[in-house]
Amino acid sequence: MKILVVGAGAIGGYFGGRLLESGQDVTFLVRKARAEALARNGLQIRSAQGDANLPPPRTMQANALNETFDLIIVSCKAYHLTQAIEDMAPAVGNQTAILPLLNGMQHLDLLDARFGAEHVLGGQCVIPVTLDAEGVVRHLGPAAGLSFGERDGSRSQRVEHIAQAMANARFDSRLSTTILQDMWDKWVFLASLAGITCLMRAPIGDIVAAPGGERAILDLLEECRRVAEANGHAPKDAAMQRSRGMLTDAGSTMSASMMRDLEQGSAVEADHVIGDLLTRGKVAGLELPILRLAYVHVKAYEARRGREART
Ligand SMILES: NC(=O)C1=CN([C@@H]2O[C@H](COP(=O)(O)OP(=O)(O)OC[C@H]3O[C@@H](n4cnc5c(N)ncnc54)[C@H](OP(=O)(O)O)[C@@H]3O)[C@@H](O)[C@H]2O)C=CC1
Ligand SMILES: CC(C)(CO)C(=O)C(=O)O
Repeated sequence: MKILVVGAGAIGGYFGGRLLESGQDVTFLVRKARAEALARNGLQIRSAQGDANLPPPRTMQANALNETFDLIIVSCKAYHLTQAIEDMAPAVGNQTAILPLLNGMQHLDLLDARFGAEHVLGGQCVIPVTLDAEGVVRHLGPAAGLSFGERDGSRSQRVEHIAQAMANARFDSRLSTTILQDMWDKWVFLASLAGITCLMRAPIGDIVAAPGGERAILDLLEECRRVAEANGHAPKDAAMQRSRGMLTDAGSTMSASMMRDLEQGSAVEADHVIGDLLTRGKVAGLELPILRLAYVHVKAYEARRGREART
């Protein structure tokens, strides 16, 4: 199976690197600086599940892309997706399956509109990972999993092939027949985690240690759950129980990738992860005070970041 990974950042570098390590035919669609770094240093992963020092992988830049792929894994940030879609377009042939691993849901609409819904699978991943200043992919915790599937829940030949291709890679992969619900479950969890850790500028354990901290986390989680419910994707009790457990774990150092981005002054997916959920809740007539505050917070950060960059 010919696989193209769009972006070799934290998510693309990790999952693409692990697929490459397992012997799969992987090419990375990258921009100039990342192409040069990969050619110079290879693809390096640091992880408690085993480091990988891979020789320079095959990379392509948009201007040279003139072949199609069986599977395209999309792993850019939401605010780069419009350009990434144009850059990857030559790689999409009649039989190409596109597997996005972005957080949130809105990206499905953009991909559907450009390539047709029949090309676009559902997908989500749970892994804390970052690309450091040296271009090394750093896996920050034990979780490393992804699930994917047809959005209508069918077990098509193409998803069975993808499952086979991922079977020997060093991450947990799961062919899901409920991928849209998986994505919503992940979004409810992530928007709560991102919202509260960005608002409080602290990982979960420190928020739990603060008076009223646990209450604030659970109230935000409940707001996010109600949005999912109003949109026909209420998380099951087991999913909510898991989320509550992780989000109220005393001593936990867990934070969202959005908080890491915010703390290092990088761009954040404010509209995609928080704003879109808020909008879908508002359309359903819900009152969402904490989610609204989280959105104001990350948008104010964006405004300040933009202003400081201009001066
Ligand atoms: N990091 C995490 O722990 C998790 C992240 N996610 C989600 O995964 C998605 C990706 O996040 P993450 O990997 O952290 O982000 P990163 O910023 O680490 O990586 C994104 C990469 O995409 C590249 N890129 C952007 N546009 C293009 C383009 N047109 N062509 C080629 N490459 C491009 C960027 O390259 P360049 O260097 O050139 O800008 C960058 O290296 C997000 O939606 C995030 O929310 C989900 C679960 C966990
Ligand atoms: C759930 C979590 C924390 C890890 O997958 C995540 O998605 C993120 O940090 O963006």
